[in-house]
Amino acid sequence: MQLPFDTTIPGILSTVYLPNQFSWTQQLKPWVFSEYRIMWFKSYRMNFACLNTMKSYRYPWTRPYSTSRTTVDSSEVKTFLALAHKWWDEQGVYAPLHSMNDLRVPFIRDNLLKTIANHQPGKPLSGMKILDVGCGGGLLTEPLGRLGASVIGIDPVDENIETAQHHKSFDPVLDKRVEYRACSLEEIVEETAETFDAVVASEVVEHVIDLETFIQCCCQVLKPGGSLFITTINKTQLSYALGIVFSEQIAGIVPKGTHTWEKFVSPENLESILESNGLSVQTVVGMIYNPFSGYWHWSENTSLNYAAHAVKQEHPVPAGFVVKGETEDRQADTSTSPAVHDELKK
Ligand SMILES: CC(C)=CCC/C(C)=C/CC/C(C)=C/CC/C(C)=C/CC/C(C)=C/CC/C(C)=C/CC/C(C)=C/CC/C(C)=C/CC/C(C)=C/CC/C(C)=C/Cc1cc(C(=O)O)cc(O)c1O
Ligand SMILES: C[S@@+](CC[C@H](N)C(=O)[O-])C[C@H]1O[C@@H](n2cnc3c(N)ncnc32)[C@H](O)[C@@H]1O
Ligand SMILES: [Mg+2]
Repeated sequence: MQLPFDTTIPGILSTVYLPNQFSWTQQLKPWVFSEYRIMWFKSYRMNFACLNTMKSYRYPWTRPYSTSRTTVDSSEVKTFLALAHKWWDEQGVYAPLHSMNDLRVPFIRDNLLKTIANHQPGKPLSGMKILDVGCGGGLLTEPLGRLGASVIGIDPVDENIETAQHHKSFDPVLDKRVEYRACSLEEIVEETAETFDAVVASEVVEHVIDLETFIQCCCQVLKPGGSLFITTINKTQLSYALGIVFSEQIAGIVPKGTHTWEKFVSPENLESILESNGLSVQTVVGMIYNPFSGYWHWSENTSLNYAAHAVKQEHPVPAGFVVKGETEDRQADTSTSPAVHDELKK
C-alpha cells in the first residue's frame, strides 16, 4: 500500500515521544501490525501518520491498555454520548432503566446477602466491593452505594461519568462509597485483578464488541467466589419485533438506533461463555417490561429481557472434568433468590 507521507512505519515508531507515564510504542504496535486504516496524528512535537485499529472513539493512547483488544464500539459511544445529559430524567429516554431498579437492585442485594453471614441493618452490603461496568449516569451505582457497598462505576463515555459525578454530589452518603472512572473494563483489568466481590454489567453486554473478552475481563477482576450480575436482551424473533421494531420504531420507548439485533445475546450463548470462563451460572430469569405501566416484572419467560447471576469458581474445574453428582447439585441450586421466587409466585 502506498502511504501518503514520506516516512516508514519503523520510522514512526522510532520517532514517537515516550512520556514517563505510558509507552506509546506499546500502544502503537498492535495498531501498526493489525489493521490497515490510515490515521493522521498531529502533536506539538511531531506530525506523522500511523496504521491503527482505533476501535475506541476517543484517544486510547492517553490510557494504559492491558489488552490489545477493546470491547468498546465507537458507534455505541456516539449513541450514548448524545444522550449523556438525560440519565436522571425519570420520565425521559432512560425511564425503563430507572424502573428496572425495582428488580435488579433486590436481585443483586439478595444474591449477595446469601454470601454474607452478618450484615448491618440499613447497610446490608457494607464491606462489599462492587464494580459497575458501563454504569452510564450511575442509575444502578447509586442505590448499590446506598446499601452500604463500596462501588466503582466505570464507563467509556466521559460525558456519562461527568453526569454520574455531578449527580452523586447531591447525596453526601455516596461521597466515600461511590467512585467513578471514565474508562473501559479492559483498561483496568490488570490493576484490579481479583479485587471485587461483585461485578455488575446491566444492559451493557448487548452494546459491546467481543463479548468473550468482556466476560473474560469481568471474571479476572472478580475475587474467587465473587458474583457476576448481567441483565440484557435475548436474541429472538420476538426481541426483534418488540425490542427494536415496536420499542424503537413505533412506540419510541427507547431512542431509534439504541439496539442492534445482531448484538443481542441468548441466555444459552451467555451461559456457555460464562461457564467456559470458570463462572458457575446460578440463576437465569426473565424480565418483562410493561410499556403501559412503565414497570418491570419477573417472569419465567426469558424470550425478551433477562437477568443472570454467575459465581466465579474458587478452584476452576478443567474443561471436560465433571465431578460425579456436581451437575445435579448445580441444577438443584439454580434457584432464584427468595425475592425472585416471591415475584414469580405472584
Ligand atoms: C418484522 C416484524 C415481526 C414486525 C412486527 C413489528 C411489530 C409491530 C411488533 C409489535 C407487535 C405488537 C402487537 C406489539 C404490542 C406490544 C404490546 C404493547 C404488548 C402489551 C400488551 C399487553 C397485554 C400488556 C399487558 C401488560 C403486560 C404484563 C405486558 C407485558 C407483556 C408484553 C407483551 C410485553 C412486551 C412489551 C414490550 C414492548 C417489550 C419490549 C421488550 C424489549 C426487548 C425492550 C427493550 C428495550 C428496553 C426497555 C431495554 C432496556 C434499555 C433501555 C434503554 C433506554 O434508553 O431506556 C437503553 C438500553 O440500552 C437498554 O438496554
Ligand atoms: C444501556 S446503558 C446502561 C447503563 C447502566 N448500566 C444502567 O443500567 O443504568 C449501556 C452503557 O454501557 C456503556 N458501554 C458501551 N460499551 C461498553 C463497553 N464495551 N464496556 C463498558 N461499557 C460500555 C455505555 O456507554 C452506556 O453507558
Ligand atoms: Mg441496551
